[in-house]
Amino acid sequence: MTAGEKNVAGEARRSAASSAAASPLCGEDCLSAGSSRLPGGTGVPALEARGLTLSWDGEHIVVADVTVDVAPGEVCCLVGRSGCGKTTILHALAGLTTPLAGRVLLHGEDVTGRPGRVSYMLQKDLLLPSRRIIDNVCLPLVLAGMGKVDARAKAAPLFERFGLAGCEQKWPSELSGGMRQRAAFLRTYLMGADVTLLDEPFSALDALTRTDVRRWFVDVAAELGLSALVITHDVDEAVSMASRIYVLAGAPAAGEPSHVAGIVTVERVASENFELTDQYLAAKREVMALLG
Ligand SMILES: Nc1ncnc2c1ncn2[C@@H]1O[C@H](COP(=O)(O)OP(=O)(O)OP(=O)(O)O)[C@@H](O)[C@H]1O
Repeated sequence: MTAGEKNVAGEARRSAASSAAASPLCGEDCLSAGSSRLPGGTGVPALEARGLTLSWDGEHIVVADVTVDVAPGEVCCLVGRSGCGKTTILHALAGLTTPLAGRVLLHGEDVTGRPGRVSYMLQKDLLLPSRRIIDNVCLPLVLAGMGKVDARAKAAPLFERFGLAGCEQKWPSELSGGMRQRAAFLRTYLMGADVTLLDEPFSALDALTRTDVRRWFVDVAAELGLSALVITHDVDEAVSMASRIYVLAGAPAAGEPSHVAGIVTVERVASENFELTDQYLAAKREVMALLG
């Protein structure tokens, strides 16, 4: 391998790891995994954080006794002000850090401190500028050892559902912000993990694109039966995407660890403009009151 190739490989690994914390990459049945993602009747949450207490230095507590669960096929949000500890929680849920107290469970299995069990998508799409969209999207499959031809054959049928038909051979710079985020989400989906964590996934997009992409995400998540936790400080992002919103409150920098101040259930009604409905505004008011 030449130095240049090593750089590209390294860049590729870093990019994939950031957008989807090393998850068990899908095998031959990856694209049929949708069936196992459909809402189940077992009553066991897809993702469960029980009584998480987290600290970066073992001394200062960032969040205390946080309990969150996401049912199979459900999209939930964790919303809180900047600095209240959302990313700290996300790292623990992804198994990248170990809590001072509490456990993280996936379908009832204790995965506390074990990375690689959930997919992970960040606000920045982190698409590699030097690779065509099809190859960016296929990255997790290729890094898992699948041949390029097989990986492309596996990813290609999903382009249409992800709103990317005709974009396979384009470069990331040729795509709009919304399309780039959809490509990043398709790449995350191809990691094949059961549960996806999304960190402010669409906040960086302009207002109109953001609304469209959020609506699209809600539809596609329901269709694929995705279990997802969206972490955000944007109340509109939370209300427009989630069926339940965990509201995190506190000021860890001032020595006041954050906690779950309340859980808001969003009554999702079929409407062209859900963002203008009474149900949407009622949920938004409730979240804002809990944020204080
Ligand atoms: N790597 C780190 N080492 C030490 N302290 C950290 C680290 N990352 C975050 N913190 C501290 O933990 C607290 C919570 O930070 P965190 O990034 O989890 O908040 P957040 O809610 O995600 O904020 P934002 O919405 O601005 O991203 C802050 O006081 C922050 O300074």
